[in-house]
Amino acid sequence: MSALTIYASHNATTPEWHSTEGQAIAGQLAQQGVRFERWRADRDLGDAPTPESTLAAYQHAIDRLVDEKGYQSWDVISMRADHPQKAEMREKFLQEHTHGEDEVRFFVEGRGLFCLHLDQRIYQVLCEKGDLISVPAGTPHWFDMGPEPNFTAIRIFDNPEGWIAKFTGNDIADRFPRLG
Ligand SMILES: CSCCC(=O)/C(O)=C/O
Ligand SMILES: [Fe+2]
Ligand code: NI
Repeated sequence: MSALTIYASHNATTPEWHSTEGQAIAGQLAQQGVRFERWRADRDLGDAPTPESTLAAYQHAIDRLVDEKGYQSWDVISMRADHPQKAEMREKFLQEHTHGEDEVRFFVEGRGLFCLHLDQRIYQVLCEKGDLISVPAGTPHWFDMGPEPNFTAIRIFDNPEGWIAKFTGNDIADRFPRLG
């Protein structure tokens, strides 16, 4: 079940707030300009989905976002526990970074932990299959796929080039809980 846990940025041990209730999560995040919605992710992707088959299965969801916001490109990121570069990939996304555009992600399999550094708080959003999240451009954040990653997400971009990140150099992610 997706969840939101909020910490003060100076206290990584005692959360200020926690919920698994969709409306409550969306309400807290909306106060920070973050969009969170639970969508249907009920297409059968089979045992070995490719980026192409995943995009084809969820073209209706992509169309909806493109029609709403005029996004320009999209791709699929998928990680499994047998991925040879899983440790490097995990480390890369665990570095706090920003993007020059909204970070729009639709989880169609598995789960991952988005950690948003907003207003002297850390918002840890456990995103699961069916969750749509859109984090405003310029928000410092990191992402934990866990030691045994298992997720597929469609990433929607507001530029033709795709994923571009600027790392902040802040090591705050090292102090906060990770996926076990
Ligand atoms: C679920 S997408 C994770 C990787 C990524 O694109 C990103 O920007 C993480 O912050
Ligand atoms: Fe990111
Ligand atoms: Ni919980």
